Amino acid sequence: MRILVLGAGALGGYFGGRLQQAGAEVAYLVRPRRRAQLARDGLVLESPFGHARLPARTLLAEEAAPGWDLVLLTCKAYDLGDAIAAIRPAVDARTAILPVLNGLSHIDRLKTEFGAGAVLGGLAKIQATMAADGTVRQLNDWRWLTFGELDGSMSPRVAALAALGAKAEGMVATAVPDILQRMWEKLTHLGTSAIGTVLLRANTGEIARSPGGVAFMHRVLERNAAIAAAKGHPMPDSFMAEFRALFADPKGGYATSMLRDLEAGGRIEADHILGFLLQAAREAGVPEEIHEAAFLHAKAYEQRREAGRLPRG
Ligand SMILES: NC(=O)C1=CN([C@@H]2O[C@H](COP(=O)(O)OP(=O)(O)OC[C@H]3O[C@@H](n4cnc5c(N)ncnc54)[C@H](OP(=O)(O)O)[C@@H]3O)[C@@H](O)[C@H]2O)C=CC1
Ligand SMILES: CC(C)(CO)C(=O)C(=O)O
Repeated sequence: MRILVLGAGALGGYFGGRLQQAGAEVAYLVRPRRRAQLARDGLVLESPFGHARLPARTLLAEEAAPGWDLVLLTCKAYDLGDAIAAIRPAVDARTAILPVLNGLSHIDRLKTEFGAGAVLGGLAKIQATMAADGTVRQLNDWRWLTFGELDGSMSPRVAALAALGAKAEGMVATAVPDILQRMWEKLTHLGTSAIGTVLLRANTGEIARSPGGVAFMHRVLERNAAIAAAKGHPMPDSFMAEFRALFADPKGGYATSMLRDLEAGGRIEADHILGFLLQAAREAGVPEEIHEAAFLHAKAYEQRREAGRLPRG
C-alpha cells in the first residue's frame, strides 16, 4: 500500500513509522524544518513497543503528485486549510483520505473539498508527543487507530488497511462499520478530558484528589454524552462505566494533548474541540456554563499567547 502521511508529528510520525515497518511504502508530506530534521536524524520513535530510527522519505507541498492509495491526515485542526492545499495535488480517484484529527467538523470540510467518496472517518486513541528535537514519543500503551467508511460499508480499502495494520507492531488498526458513532464516543471522551484538564490545569488523578473533582468530571461527562445523544449518538452503558471509572481514579495520571500543548505554550484546537462542543451544547439544550468557561479559558489563553505574555518556562 502506498501511503502519504501529511505531517510527521506525534501521530503522523508514530502511525506512519509503524505502517512503514509493516511493509507499506510511506512518504511524509512535511514543511522544510521537519524535512531537515528527518533528513538529519531519520524518524525517531520511542515507544513501549520498541524504539526505532527509520529512514523517512519526505515531500514538500510543491513536490506532491498523485499515485497514493491513502493519505493519512495528521495535522492539528488549526492547520487544516494549509493541509488540504498541500495534499490536493496528491489526491486522485483512487486515493482515500483518512483523518485522525480529534473532533468532527473536519469531516464535512474534507467531503466538500474532495468529495464524499474520498473521505474515511477515523480516530486515534493514543498518547503521544513530538519533542523539540523531533523524537516521537508514545507515552503509554494506548495504540489504537480506528477507521471506517462513512456509509458503514466494509470496503476493500478499509479491509486492506486493517490487514496492513495487523502486521504492524505497536498499533491496533481496526476497520469498523460505525465510525461516526465511534467518533462521537471519542469526542465525548476527549471533550470531557480536555474540558477538565485544560480548565483545571491538572491531570485526571490530580482532579480526582481535589474536593468535588470527581463529581465535576462526571457532570461534564454526562453533559457531553447528552450532547452526543441529541446528535443521534447515545453513549453505550459500557462506555459510560469505563469513563466514570477513569475520571474517578485518584491514581490516574491521564492528561490530554491539549493540556500538553497549552503547558508548552503552543497552539491549541480551541475552536475545533471546545468551541464545537459549546455550540453543540447550545443546539442540544444541554446546560452550557462549563463548556462556556472552558472555551473562554482557551480563547483567553490564545489572546495571551499571541500577545507574548505567557510565563517563560
Ligand atoms: N498527540 C496525541 O496524543 C493525540 C492527538 N490527537 C489528535 O491528532 C491530531 C494531530 O495531533 P498531533 O500528532 O499531536 O500533532 P502534532 O503537532 O504533533 O503534529 C502535527 C504535524 O502536522 C504538521 N503539519 C501541519 N500542517 C502541515 C502542512 N500544511 N504541511 C505539512 N505538515 C503539516 C505539523 O508540521 P510542523 O511541525 O511543520 O508544524 C506537525 O508536525 C490533532 O487533531 C490531535 O488532537 C488524537 C489523539 C491523541
Ligand atoms: C483522548 C486523548 C486524551 C487520548 O487519545 C486524546 O485524544 C488527546 O490527548 O488528544
